[in-house]
Amino acid sequence: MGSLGVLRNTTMVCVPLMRHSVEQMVGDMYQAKIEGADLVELRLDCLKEFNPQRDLQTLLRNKPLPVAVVYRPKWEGGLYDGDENSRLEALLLAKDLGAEYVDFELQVASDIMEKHNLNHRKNCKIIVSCFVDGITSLKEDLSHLVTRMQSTGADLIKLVTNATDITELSRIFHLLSHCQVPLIAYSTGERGLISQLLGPKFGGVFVYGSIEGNQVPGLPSLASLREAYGVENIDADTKVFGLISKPVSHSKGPILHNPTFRHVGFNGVYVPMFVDDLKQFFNVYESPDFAGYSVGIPYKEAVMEFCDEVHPLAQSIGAVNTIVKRHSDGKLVGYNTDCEASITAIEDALKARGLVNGEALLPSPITGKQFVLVGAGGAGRALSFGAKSRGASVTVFDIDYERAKALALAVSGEAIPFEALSNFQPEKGAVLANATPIGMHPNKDRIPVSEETLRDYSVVFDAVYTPRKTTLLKDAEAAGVITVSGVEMFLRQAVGQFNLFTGGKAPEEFMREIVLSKF
Ligand SMILES: O=C1C[C@@](O)(C(=O)O)C[C@@H](O)[C@@H]1O
Repeated sequence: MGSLGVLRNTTMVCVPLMRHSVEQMVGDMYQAKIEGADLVELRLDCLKEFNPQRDLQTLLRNKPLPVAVVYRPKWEGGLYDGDENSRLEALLLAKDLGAEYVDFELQVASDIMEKHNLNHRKNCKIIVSCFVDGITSLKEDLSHLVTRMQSTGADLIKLVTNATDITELSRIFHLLSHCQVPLIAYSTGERGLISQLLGPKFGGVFVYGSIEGNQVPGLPSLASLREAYGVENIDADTKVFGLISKPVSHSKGPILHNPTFRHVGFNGVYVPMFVDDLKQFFNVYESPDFAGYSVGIPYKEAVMEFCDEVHPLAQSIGAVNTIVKRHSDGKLVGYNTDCEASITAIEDALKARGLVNGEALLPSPITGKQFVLVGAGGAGRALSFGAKSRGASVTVFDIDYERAKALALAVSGEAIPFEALSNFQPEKGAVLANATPIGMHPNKDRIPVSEETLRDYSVVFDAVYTPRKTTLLKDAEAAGVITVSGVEMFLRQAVGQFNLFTGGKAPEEFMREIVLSKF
């Protein structure tokens, strides 16, 4: 792997090393360099049997990259619980031995800076850090806290929080854009991930990533920072797009949309957004920087009420999977790209097998067929409206029978109680479409219907795309049935989204290549 290249922003990519032995840490430093990191963070508190004189010499003499030395005490969330003076002495020693950055916690920073005259040192920069356990419960104003950290004489300030909601991150973005001193600020956990990924946009000094084979929980890999997110290309003008979903980490959207943006020279970044509360989310992220969204589980229907306008197709389906913030007036406009994506994926698979629906030259290979849909949520609604538009008759199953009935009514189909699904006998040549998360990673082994009935269908489609070949598709294939993977729908809906996000024409072949090679 090569270097991350010349950063368009000033953000540096840092790898925290939390190994137990000095040898492993040295090895990881080299690995980090190979993978393109700009610096590493040495977490001394993770070392077992740490001998400051001996080990710091070894670490700092062998460093292939600049280092930030951290010796985190238990009282600040680290592992060290020994004598405080020994801890601080080790940090001072690291400074004398040539560490480029040394990290002192806010609680001790002023004293130590004054006592050791650290304001006047040469090569080593002082990071003053603070962990905030819950931004919202913080008694002090965040900017006041930053001012306090700044007044210690720090060269860099590091503020880490554990966001419990994505909306809290907007305060971090605000701080990053307004702070007078170089600031590292991010939130941990799945809900905090975008504070890392968007750091370069708002002026964050470091973005943290982990090296291959030594994944630090909650941190993106260096490879994904570079290949998926392209952090080196993000700047203040970068438009932010994201997948609003819960859960969200399963999505392959980032590895498809980001390289495609770069391929056509569009200055955008696409990130996973773990959203708990749609209303709060849209209230907080109203700036034009947040330019558009994909919408995933479980929000495709609920999100409609937050759109200022909804495209007629999405309106009739009752589900939105794409939102664009219109340039001219900032209004949120909702669309549905799932519908055509899923139906054309099924149609094309049938056409490719020569199944053109008899001699009658009907408009679609599914015209007149029974379309058995499992799952009446957002994706299911899109599928059934698509099926209806092609003249198929829709049979709906959902664990929520009322929901199934409502959808059946909307597409002039029939709803059948879920319990009947395992013994359900479809019409000859019927289409089976799974639009539930059954079979999705990590519950990969489950299928929504009984295996014995699979051979009765002419084609089986699964909207789940992680894994690419679900158990349902494997079983259907084994039963000799044509299968259509959710990956095909995923690709097609993303093509539609790309067009809406950028106002341009998606490079479909390029996107297909990514899907074939990376999914
Ligand atoms: O259903 C899906 C999948 C998706 O939610 C994802 O997981 O990336 C993205 C949505 O746009 C799409 O409609």
